[in-house]
Amino acid sequence: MGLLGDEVGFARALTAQEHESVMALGGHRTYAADAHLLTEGDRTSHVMIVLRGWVTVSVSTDRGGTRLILGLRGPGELLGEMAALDSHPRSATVRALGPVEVQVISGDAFRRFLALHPRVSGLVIRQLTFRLRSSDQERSALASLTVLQRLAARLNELSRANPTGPYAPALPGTRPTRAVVRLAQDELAATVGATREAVAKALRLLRDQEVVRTGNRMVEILDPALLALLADGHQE
Ligand SMILES: Nc1ncnc2c1ncn2[C@@H]1O[C@@H]2COP(=O)(O)O[C@H]2[C@H]1O
Repeated sequence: MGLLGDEVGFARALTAQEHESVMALGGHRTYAADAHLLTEGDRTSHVMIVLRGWVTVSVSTDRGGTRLILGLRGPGELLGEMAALDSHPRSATVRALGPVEVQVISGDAFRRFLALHPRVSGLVIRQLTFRLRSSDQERSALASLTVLQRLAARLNELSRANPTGPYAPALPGTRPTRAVVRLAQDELAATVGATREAVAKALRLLRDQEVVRTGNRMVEILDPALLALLADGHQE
């Protein structure tokens, strides 16, 4: 169940020369926390490469404003390639989790660049197939897993990467820092496609078993081994 970005961030897969050429195509833009970088349904076609910070990618699932988080993307990752390639409205809303800096490239310039650099087109295709593969896995997992298993799998995944929290590696000779996932309960619910109430109940069970400790907008993993067991091996 992949919520985190692509196997290798787009920019990291570029050669030094490709990187230099692509970065010369556009300009920097910065966004404050909570700002929308892209909005679902908009008819724009530029792409962005994340230089700093993390964003959520979400879609609305009904008119009442319920949102489903499809992914968390971070440094080096490409955003907005779908509308740039197929000229359809934006498929999702991209929102800054904290301060974010991106390189913005017009859709035209990006398409011209891909036509001149077939290897980079291959990277974009690979990124899209990777995402389709994860989304197929996600669909089959959602059909068979309980909310508790889905939540355990998600916490496991997020605590390993911990993109939103300061998870400082332990200094030699000190106790290792425990992993902390810094998301609110409704955000966690949106990442597993469940209601906030169902996630609160699952968190209560995990707390009772001392697998996690919860606080304001944070879940601390106390027992990663048991969490992995509860996730029932449904990791990527
Ligand atoms: N499932 C997903 N996982 C991660 N990123 C996505 C996902 N779906 C859409 N996006 C990104 O969100 C962007 C929204 O605008 P685009 O449709 O142009 O391009 C989209 C992708 O870059």
